[in-house]
Amino acid sequence: MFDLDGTLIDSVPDLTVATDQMLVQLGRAPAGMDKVRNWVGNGAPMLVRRALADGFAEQHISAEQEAQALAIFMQVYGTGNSLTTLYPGALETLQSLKMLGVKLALITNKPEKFIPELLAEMQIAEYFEWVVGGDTLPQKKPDPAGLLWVMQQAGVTAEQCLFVGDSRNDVQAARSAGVACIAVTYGYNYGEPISAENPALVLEDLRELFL
Ligand SMILES: O=C(O)COP(=O)(O)O
Ligand SMILES: [Mg+2]
Repeated sequence: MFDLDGTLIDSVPDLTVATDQMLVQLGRAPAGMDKVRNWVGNGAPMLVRRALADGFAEQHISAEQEAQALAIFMQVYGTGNSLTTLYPGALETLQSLKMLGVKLALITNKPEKFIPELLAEMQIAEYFEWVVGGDTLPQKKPDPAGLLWVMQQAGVTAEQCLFVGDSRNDVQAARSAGVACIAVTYGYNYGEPISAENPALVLEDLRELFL
């Protein structure tokens, strides 16, 4: 089971465009990529909330402002993924796993509606038998629901699975599901080293899976 943003794809450039356009349309200063990278991880509504609050500080943003901002973000982000790229080794890793007969699932906090086009553009849609978005189920990561749903669909136990992700949400979701988590160092863990979450294994490159 794979996470998407920060693990297989570097989506922060396009997420930044959508966040900054949202902020500018609301008369605010653009945030830029360094800030947005640290706001990714809990889905689009949380990214927008963090951008409006400019970080994790408690600030009062009305539900109405938040809904308006989210609508702008969703509209702009839906216009394309032209700046999004696969990380080095991501495609090779999926290809190798598929050749080995390993069944693959994608479990992301990204809203479901953006996933099919993005996977098609990155040419990785064919690798995933199951895809769970951030709003596919009532709970998103760090809740283990997505992992448990995939395991049930695939008819496998936790010991037969691995989860590969970049954020503490991934490590926590895997831990709660009883699944070993492999974490990559290059993703977006709120600017913190992922090793602090004690995943089973830490990789700098997905291809290390085959060493
Ligand atoms: O959309 C997000 O906030 C993060 O998505 P991810 O779960 O694929 O990393
Ligand atoms: Mg991620």
